[in-house]
Amino acid sequence: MFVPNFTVRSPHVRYTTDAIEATYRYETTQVETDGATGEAVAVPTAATYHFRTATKVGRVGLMLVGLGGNNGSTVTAAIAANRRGLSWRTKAGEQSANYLGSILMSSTLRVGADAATGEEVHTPLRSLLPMVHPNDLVVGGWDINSADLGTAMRRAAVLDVGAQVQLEEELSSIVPLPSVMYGDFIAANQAARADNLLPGDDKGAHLARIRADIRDFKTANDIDTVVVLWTANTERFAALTPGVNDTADALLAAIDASHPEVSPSTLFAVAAILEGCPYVNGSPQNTFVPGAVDLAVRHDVFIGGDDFKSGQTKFKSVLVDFLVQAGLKPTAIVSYNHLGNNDGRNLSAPSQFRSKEISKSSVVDDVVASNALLYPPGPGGAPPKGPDHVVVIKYVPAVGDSKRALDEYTSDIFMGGTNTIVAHNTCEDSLLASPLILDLAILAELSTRITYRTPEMQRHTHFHPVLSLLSYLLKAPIVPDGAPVVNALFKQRACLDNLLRACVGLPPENDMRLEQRAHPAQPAGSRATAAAAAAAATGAAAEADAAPAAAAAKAGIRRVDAEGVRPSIPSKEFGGATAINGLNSNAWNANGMGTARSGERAGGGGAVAGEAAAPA
Ligand SMILES: NC(=O)c1ccc[n+]([C@@H]2O[C@H](COP(=O)([O-])OP(=O)(O)OC[C@H]3O[C@@H](n4cnc5c(N)ncnc54)[C@H](O)[C@@H]3O)[C@@H](O)[C@H]2O)c1
Ligand SMILES: O=P([O-])([O-])O[C@@H]1[C@@H](O)[C@H](O)[C@@H](O)[C@H](O)[C@@H]1O
Repeated sequence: MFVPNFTVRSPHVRYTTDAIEATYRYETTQVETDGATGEAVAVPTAATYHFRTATKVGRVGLMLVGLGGNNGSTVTAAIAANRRGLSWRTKAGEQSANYLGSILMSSTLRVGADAATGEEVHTPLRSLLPMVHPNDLVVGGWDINSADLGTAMRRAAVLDVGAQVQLEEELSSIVPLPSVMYGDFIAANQAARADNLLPGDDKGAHLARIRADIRDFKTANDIDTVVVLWTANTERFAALTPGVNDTADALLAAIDASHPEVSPSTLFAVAAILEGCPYVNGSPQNTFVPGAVDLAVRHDVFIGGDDFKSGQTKFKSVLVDFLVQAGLKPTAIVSYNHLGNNDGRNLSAPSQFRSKEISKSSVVDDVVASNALLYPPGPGGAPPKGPDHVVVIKYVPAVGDSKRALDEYTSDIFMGGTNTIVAHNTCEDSLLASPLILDLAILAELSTRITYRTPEMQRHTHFHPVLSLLSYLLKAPIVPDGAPVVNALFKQRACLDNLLRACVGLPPENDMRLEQRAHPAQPAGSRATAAAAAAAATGAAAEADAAPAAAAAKAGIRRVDAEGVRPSIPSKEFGGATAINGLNSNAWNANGMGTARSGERAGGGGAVAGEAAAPA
């Protein structure tokens, strides 16, 4: 069953005029270990979080560093194409604009089981909380190359010509702002591209200009929130240098002194942080030197990165997790690809390749560390020896943006056996990365509207400025100091889903389905189950077993019709799903009406029906 959206009825969730407030009981397990005896004691723990999500989204701007690149021009073109509902002829037939590859626009999550039938109920991931629609993003940004976006789109050769010709005029009106290029941070082969640079080499003046660009963009477009996102070329790593980039003050002083180890990506990060804008790094370099993190914490501004996790590496983070979770032991991972776009050209230089090699290699570290049976610690507690892991990237101009990726995974299996899995994938790299840019920007903006408070805290506050919530979308996720890095893809996704669920007071998805394992088995969605669930939600659980209908009635809840649960009524809007005009035909409420939420309901408009739940 699919529902386009839903509301939560709980004494712990409140929908106010400008926020969703939820009191959430966070349950986890702490383990007390004794190094001397090796004893470990697991202790279930619980804590209360009061979440508050401001529901007014406002106008959101996305400023891309590298706007004229394959990713930058492609994502900008895709937003325009979707906004206009474009379609175009291809040799395979008619193609329409879409947001495939965006988890917010094209993936769902399980809300729960239908109260009447027990059927799984799914909803779009984006329906959990109010988010900006990508069609409404206002896009701008910078590039070291002056080409307008119509020219850049043609140069990228990523989108079908049928789409390009319809978009060219609109995109040609977008011209990247001048940017900065320092030393050897990107490959020397990029120099010919750099005809759009800020004058001089005063990094302090450049910082001031970029900050002014952000403010001007906000004002000119009447924008409430700007997200700045790096999709420019991969830089070499900056040398971590005490007194230069180890603290916020050192970094600011280094910029004023135009220190050569301050990279363009770090300069943009500082500009965004000082302007209060979330900053996301879509490339693998160490933009977030300690001084940049220190500055983000000081200003309570979100930073996220590193390196879009788009295809080959996303696949790797799934396959290695599957193998290790299956008790099989990967012993070798060979990850080869070649591509012919400008990214590939930049990565053909050793220093820039090294940045990418690091991000593409680190993605299995958490899975290896999770299984000491397969990968025992080294001598003296040294890290375990993981699988041999080779990353190869070759630049082959002829293939353009159509990256060819070949992977070989060799594993030890039962009784001395060996298993080898070979995978090949081909795709336009930018068509995998562009939807991630949208998800990163939308989640970064959403995060600015989420605050939480524990009973010990005086007031609500944001999550830690290092926004590890974005990890699912990134190869080498940055996390707050001391926090573990999680790379396993479905663990990252579960974290995101469950955190959004917590913001609306829903428990984490645990896939236990205990109600379906009871014995004697309860018929799926039996009235007793539904009434028990309804009554339990209102604290009348004890009566539900005795007289389901009476209990449900007493709890002030009436079925939508007195005869019991109305059979699912397929609706043309949702392809036969049991929803009518955004209402779930089996919806319960105090007024016998379907419960709907304003906003995206089919036909739009309308306030939240039914009474607001008791305050959190
Ligand atoms: N699937 C993917 O495409 C993918 C996945 C993960 C990461 N990435 C990373 O995303 C980045 C962009 O990829 P792409 O394919 O769009 O590359 P691209 O070379 O087509 O685009 C990069 C753009 O950045 C510009 N640029 C370089 N330095 C700049 C600076 N200092 N300021 C402003 N603009 C600057 C270049 O002129 C170019 O237009 C690369 O770092 C790449 O490694 C891409
Ligand atoms: O698909 P993925 O591995 O996530 O990411 C891609 C790499 O495979 C490719 O080698 C590189 O050129 C791209 O910039 C991108 O990083």
